[in-house]
Amino acid sequence: MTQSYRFPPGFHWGAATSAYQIEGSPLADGAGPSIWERFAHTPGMMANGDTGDIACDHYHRYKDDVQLMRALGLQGYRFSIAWSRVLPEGTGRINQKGVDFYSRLVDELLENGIEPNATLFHWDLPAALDDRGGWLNRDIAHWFAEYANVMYKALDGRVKRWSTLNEPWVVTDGGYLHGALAPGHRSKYEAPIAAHNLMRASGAGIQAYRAVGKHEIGVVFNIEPKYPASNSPEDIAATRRAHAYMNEQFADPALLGSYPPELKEIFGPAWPDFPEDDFKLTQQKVDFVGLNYYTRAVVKHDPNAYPLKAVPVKQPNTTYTETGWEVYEQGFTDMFTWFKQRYGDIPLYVTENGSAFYDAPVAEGDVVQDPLRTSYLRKHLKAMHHAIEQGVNLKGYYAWSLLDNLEWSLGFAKRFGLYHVDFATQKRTPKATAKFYAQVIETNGAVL
Ligand SMILES: OC[C@@H]1[C@@H](O)[C@H](O)[C@@H](O)c2nc(CNc3ccccc3)cn21
Repeated sequence: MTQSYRFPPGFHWGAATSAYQIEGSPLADGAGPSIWERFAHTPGMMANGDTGDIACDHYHRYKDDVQLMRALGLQGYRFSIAWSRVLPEGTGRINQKGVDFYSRLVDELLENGIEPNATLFHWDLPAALDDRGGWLNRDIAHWFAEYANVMYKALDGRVKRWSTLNEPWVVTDGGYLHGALAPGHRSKYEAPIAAHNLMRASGAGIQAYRAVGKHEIGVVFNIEPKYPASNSPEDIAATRRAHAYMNEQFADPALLGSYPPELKEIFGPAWPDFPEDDFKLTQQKVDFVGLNYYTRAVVKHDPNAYPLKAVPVKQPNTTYTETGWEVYEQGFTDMFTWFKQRYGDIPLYVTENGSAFYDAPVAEGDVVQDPLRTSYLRKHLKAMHHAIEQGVNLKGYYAWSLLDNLEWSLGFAKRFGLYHVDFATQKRTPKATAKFYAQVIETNGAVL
């Protein structure tokens, strides 16, 4: 009997983006600068000198982009809100024109039968708050709750699914430890403090929602399953450290109210003794958790690797994407199994999954042929279906990304979109993967 890949009735199919990567006009209509506005305009920080000044011009083209979503039959759209568009100084004065943009976007989605899924923070911290210490200042938990309340008041009721943070691991590893992302710090003393305050802020945002919210709120983590390069005790220990550092460092304080012991082992004296009371804030009941999956890592011990003493090992005879990530769909299934075993049967959404491959330009009206991206999507949707068959409480899937966009410091060259964007003309062109995904949605997976 052939395997059926039909998903449960009501499984939710969507696509995702983030504000700084697609909107453009970062300072329009009274918006304040974010740390990404500053970082992108710092020479040497961005590939090809690319910035989010225009990006996909979604700030002006959002109605047309909602029609692109409708053309795919999307049931949901995950977007993020630019904090400094609505609170130019991060706290205090509200920029109503900024709030109004998101209100218009939400209404446009609802009028087209698409469920809005709003992320409050997708890396673009207001620069004014970074000037006050940003994620290193414990007061940011209150600043974030203030911002969250402004948006709950403006959009709740129309927005039925909220996320506090997108991928706090990337913010701390990229922004505070290695410096490849905004705000570009390089300190193993700052990274744990920023990580902890991110989870305190997420907890404060969830607490604020419980006071006024009518629907659902959760938090989004990137998970990259780790596999030892050998059975040597050193490699197994290195894998354990790498797993705790990326996959447990943020979910544990949110869902267990503690940190894995490996973090003290990794950071040594740079790991603070956080007040026990803090975990009463970081640990809040969530309605769902969003998991972003792209790839796995095979890990070996390396005494010179800072600070993990662990490095990834490139795998032979397999496919890697343009961002250097191995195509490994078994890791998708493994991730769900691990998460349920460690944290219990929490409702889950895949809030990001996708791949960057080179896309050849096409003639007017054609479809961009992107077989590698379609293969990646097909393999991962099948792997996701296996997880559901194994009893994982998976409610929906958001493809990354609706549009080719600004891949942070990697610029516009790394293309994840279901739609190709010609950034010189802003023309959107569907890729073959978009057509395939539309069939998946129409058949609820039966076409896989
Ligand atoms: O890189 C693709 C996307 C990115 O465009 C999204 O804004 C972000 O949410 C996102 N997270 C990951 C997975 N995590 C990750 C791991 C290492 C470096 C950067 C991101 C991939 N992506």
